[in-house]
Order: sequence, then structure tokens, then C-alpha cells
Amino acid sequence: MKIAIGSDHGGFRLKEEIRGFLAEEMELAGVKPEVIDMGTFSEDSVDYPEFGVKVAKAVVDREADFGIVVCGTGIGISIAANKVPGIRAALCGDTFSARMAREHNDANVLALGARVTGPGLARDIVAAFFSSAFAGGRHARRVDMLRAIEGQGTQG
Ligand SMILES: O=C[C@H](O)[C@H](O)[C@H](O)COP(=O)(O)O
Repeated sequence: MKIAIGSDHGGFRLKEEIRGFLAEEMELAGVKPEVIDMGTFSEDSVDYPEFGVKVAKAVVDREADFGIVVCGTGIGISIAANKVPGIRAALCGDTFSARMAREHNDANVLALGARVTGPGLARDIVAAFFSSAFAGGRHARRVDMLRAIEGQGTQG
């Protein structure tokens, strides 16, 4: 499974930590990940929309199966990712939300706030997200409605 990951300067350190533990956590879920790091690559100040969109485009262009985006709060970068049609980015600060984001919303991007969520909890959130699967059924109808709002029909 390919995972695109990106952050601004506020999320840089947590992005680096996630890169470190992602393989370990996902292999526990029986998945071998390939991580595509889309930056940023230092703590120098940058603008979160650039990195949210880079990760989102990698997902809709199918260069990656999922994305992870990180900024200070996770808010700005998740808003940016969600501007790209086909993206369902979920800002998660707890493991229940991470599981529901996959099971109910078929989220394809996980957003985290590095100034809100510590690395230990972030690790558990990542594990919960990637060990959960879309439940379909009534939720598929609702996700189709989200796609319709984008004017994309049922594709994407
Ligand atoms: O939603 C936006 C993010 O939290 C950014 O990481 C934050 O706004 C960056 O703030 P600053 O430029 O003060 O580090």
C-alpha cells in the first residue's frame, strides 16, 4: 500500500515520527506500506495549502492509496486537501474518530494536528485508521452523496 505524507513546518516533526513508525504499525495490520514523502523537509516556515494539495493530488491521481497530512492544528491542511475533488480528509484527534473515518466516511486522507496531538496518540490514531475498512451499506449511499456534491457522479 502506498501512502503519501506531507506537512507544513508545524507538522514537520510529527511527520518525521510518523515516517518512522508507519511501517511497524501497518505491518501489525498485515500491510506493507511504501511511504511517499511530499515535504516539507525542514522546520522552515512554509504554507500548508501547498502540502495538503500535493498529498491530495497524489491520492486522486492514484500515485498513492491514502494520504496523511499534518500541520499545527490539522485544520488548515485538511481544508486544503478537501478542496481537491475525490478527497475525503478526516482530521482525527482520537482513535474512535480514526476508525469511524474509515468505516463510515471512507476517508482517504488522515489529518493530524501536531500542536494538539502528541506522538503517542498520533501513533495509535494512525494504527486505528489503517487497520479499519469502509463498511459500505448505508454509508456507501452517503459517500456517493458526497461525490455528487463534487459533481463527480460516483467516480473518484
Ligand atoms: O491550520 C494551520 C496550521 O495549524 C498551521 O500549521 C499554522 O497556522 C502555522 O502557524 P505559524 O506560521 O504561526 O507557525
